[in-house]
Amino acid sequence: MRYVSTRGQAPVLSFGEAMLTGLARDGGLYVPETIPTLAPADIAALAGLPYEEVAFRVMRPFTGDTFGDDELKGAIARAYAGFGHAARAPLKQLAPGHFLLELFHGPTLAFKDFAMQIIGQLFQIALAREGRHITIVGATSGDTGSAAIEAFRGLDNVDVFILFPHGRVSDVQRRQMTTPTEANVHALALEGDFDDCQARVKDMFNDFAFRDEVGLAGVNSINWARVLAQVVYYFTAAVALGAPHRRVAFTVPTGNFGDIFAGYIAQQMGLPIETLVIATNQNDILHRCLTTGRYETDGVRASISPSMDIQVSSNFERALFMAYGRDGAAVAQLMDELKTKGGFAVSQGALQALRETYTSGRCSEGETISTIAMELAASGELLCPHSAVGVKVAGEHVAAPVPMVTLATAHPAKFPDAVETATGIRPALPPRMADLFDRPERMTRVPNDLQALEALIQERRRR
Ligand SMILES: Cc1ncc(COP(=O)(O)O)c(C=O)c1O
Ligand SMILES: N[C@@H](CCOP(=O)(O)O)C(=O)O
Repeated sequence: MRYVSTRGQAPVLSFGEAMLTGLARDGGLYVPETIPTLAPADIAALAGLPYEEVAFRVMRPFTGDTFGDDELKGAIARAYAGFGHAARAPLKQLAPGHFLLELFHGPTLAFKDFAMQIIGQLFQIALAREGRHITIVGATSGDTGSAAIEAFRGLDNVDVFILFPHGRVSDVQRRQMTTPTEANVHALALEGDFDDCQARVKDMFNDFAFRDEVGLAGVNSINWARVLAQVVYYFTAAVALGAPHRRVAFTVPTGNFGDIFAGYIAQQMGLPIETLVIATNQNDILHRCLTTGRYETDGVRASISPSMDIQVSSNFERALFMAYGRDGAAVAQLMDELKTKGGFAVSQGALQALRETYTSGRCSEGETISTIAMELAASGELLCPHSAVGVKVAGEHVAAPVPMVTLATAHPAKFPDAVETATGIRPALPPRMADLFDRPERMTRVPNDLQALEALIQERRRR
């Protein structure tokens, strides 16, 4: 199994190399050269298996010879042992034909734990083998950062620097990042929005001298291993609802496009996914793009679903690569236009290809609040604002007899203000986090300036 860059100019890598490399050296994102498939009988055989066994069978074809079977199985077992639900990703029925996939039972209460916990394990195996020290720099709108810190805190051979937009994450999200006491954890509050954080991380990857000096690694969904681990729950959910004998649709609250792209990979592997619905908040660039064919940035607007406050949606590049028939030069040109002109037009052929896989919808701030309130009354489910965006948009796309699964991406207690506004209920954090607001915070305010950030990382990292 080999991995190629979406911009066509970077070295072809193995799974292990792609995982530790993060962003390709031509600025692109790594994708598998070919997507392995599972036969219908193999998919049917997943029914009733523990989540960990499904994870092994789905991920194994992608990992090549980087890890032995026992190594991979051990990493998967350790990754999910700390989850607060035996099913790991339980499926609940909201209404006839509409199901909720709860992805918030991991240690930091968001879907990011599904991938971050496993790549934490895989990084440790690979780094111990190679005797290497790395510097992880990640960008977060709230959830990736806390999940990454949880997965890598306290490790001797890893320093973790997380850039988050100052004042634009929830108090719970911020405290999850600023209260860990381990010396290898650095929470950096940047003057700017998430797009600025992500752009600076990519700038660091494109500064080869810095990248090589600090041993830069990425755990955002630019890292293929992140996407791969997220493919698994599409299989567990669809099989529970009757796949491969029955088609299933998914609605995904979408920002950086990693989660929904994992659904596309599941579909290409043979899972009968009818459609993948992109659900956006008021930062609706992806919905506008699917509707008009133009990808046009117009500034991030802070919302009550802050983790989705994104305009430069990193993994959309992977979707474009597929829609353009794996034409790296075409993708490189679009990404150049995005950088220099703030937008680009998708060709008719590529737009048609995107529309064959994805549909889309948008949820306003008011609709997010009313959906949280209505869903509590209708099914008793207390949604976080991101999951509410998904449920609202899914409601417009449920088409019997195909069941719709909406991904519930975070626990409502991470966003208590929005949930309380909608329902009058202030959801409590689980007991293990009950003292989160009593713990001292440790963070550094940083400017949106590449040189200043690089200097700080060079100074703080442990060699
Ligand atoms: C709670 C939550 N929901 C949805 C999303 C969007 O997911 P993605 O960026 O993979 O599209 C994020 C951030 O990634 C998130 O943290
Ligand atoms: N919503 C994310 C944004 C980063 O996404 P990633 O999947 O690329 O790590 C967050 O919570 O940080």
